[in-house]
Amino acid sequence: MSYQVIIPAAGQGKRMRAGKNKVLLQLKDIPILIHTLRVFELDDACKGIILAISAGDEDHFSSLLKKYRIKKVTSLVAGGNERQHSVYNGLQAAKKEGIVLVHDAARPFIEKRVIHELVSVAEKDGAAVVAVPVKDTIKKVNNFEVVETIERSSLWAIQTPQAFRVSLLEEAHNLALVQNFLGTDEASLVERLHIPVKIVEGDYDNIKLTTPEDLYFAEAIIKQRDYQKRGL
Ligand SMILES: Nc1ccn([C@@H]2O[C@H](COP(=O)(O)OP(=O)(O)OP(=O)(O)O)[C@@H](O)[C@H]2O)c(=O)n1
Ligand SMILES: C[C@](O)(CO)[C@H](O)COP(=O)(O)O
Repeated sequence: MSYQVIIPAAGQGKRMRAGKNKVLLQLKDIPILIHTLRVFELDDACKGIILAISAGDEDHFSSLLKKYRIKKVTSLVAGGNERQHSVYNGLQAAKKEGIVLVHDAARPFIEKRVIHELVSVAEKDGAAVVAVPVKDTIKKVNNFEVVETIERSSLWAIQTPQAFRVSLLEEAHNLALVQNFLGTDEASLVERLHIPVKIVEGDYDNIKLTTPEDLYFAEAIIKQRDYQKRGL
C-alpha cells in the first residue's frame, strides 16, 4: 500500500478568530500543522506530502519543517482563495499515478489505522472518504423556521482524509473548473462525475479545528491519548 497526500494549509482561520492562520496555533507546544504532518511523516505508506500554503508564508513554513524534521514534503504550492483552489494547485504537483489523499491541515487527530483502511477502499473502488454517523437531529431551516426534519439514519458527517485515484480527482477538478462549481470537499466534485464514493467509518475525535471551543476539545483529546499511551 502507498499513497501521496495533499494538505491544504492556506486558510485564514476566520472562524477561529485568532488573528492568524489557525494551523500555526500551538497544541501542547507544537503547531497544529506539525501534529498533522507528523501522522503522515511517521506512516511508511505515505510517499510524499504536498503542502498548500499562503503566498508570503514560504520562509516561515520551510523553517517549521526544518525545526520539526518533517522530511516528506516534496512540494510547497501556493494556496488559492478557496480550499478547493488550494487543493487544485496541490494536485498539479502530484505524481500522476496511484492514490492521492486530501487531508485538512486543521485535522491533527487522524489515525494511521483509518488512513490505511481508506486507502485500501480507494485502491479497490477509486474514491472513498472518512465519515462518522451524525449524532444530532438535523433540520432544514429557512428564516429561523423549520422546513423539514431530515431522516437521520442516512446522514453522515464527512471528514478528511478523502482518497482517490489521481486521474479521477484530476477529472473531477477539471470538470468543476469548467462548470464553475465550488464544493466544500473533494468528494462533492467526484460525485458530479456520477462515480460512487465509498464511506469508511472513522472516529468522532478526528475533529477539524474550526472555532475557538474546538481548542478545548483538542486539549482533551491529547490528554486522553497521553493517558492511553501510558496505560492509564
Ligand atoms: N483558501 C484556503 C482555505 C482553507 N484551506 C485549508 O483547508 C483546511 C480546512 O479549511 P477551514 O477549516 O475552512 O480553514 P480556514 O479556511 O482557515 O477557516 P475559515 O473558513 O474559518 O477562515 C484548513 O487546513 C485550511 O488551512 C486552504 O488551504 N486554502
Ligand atoms: C473538507 C471538510 O473538512 C469535510 O468536512 C470540510 O468540508 C471543509 O469545510 P470548510 O468549509 O473548509 O470548513
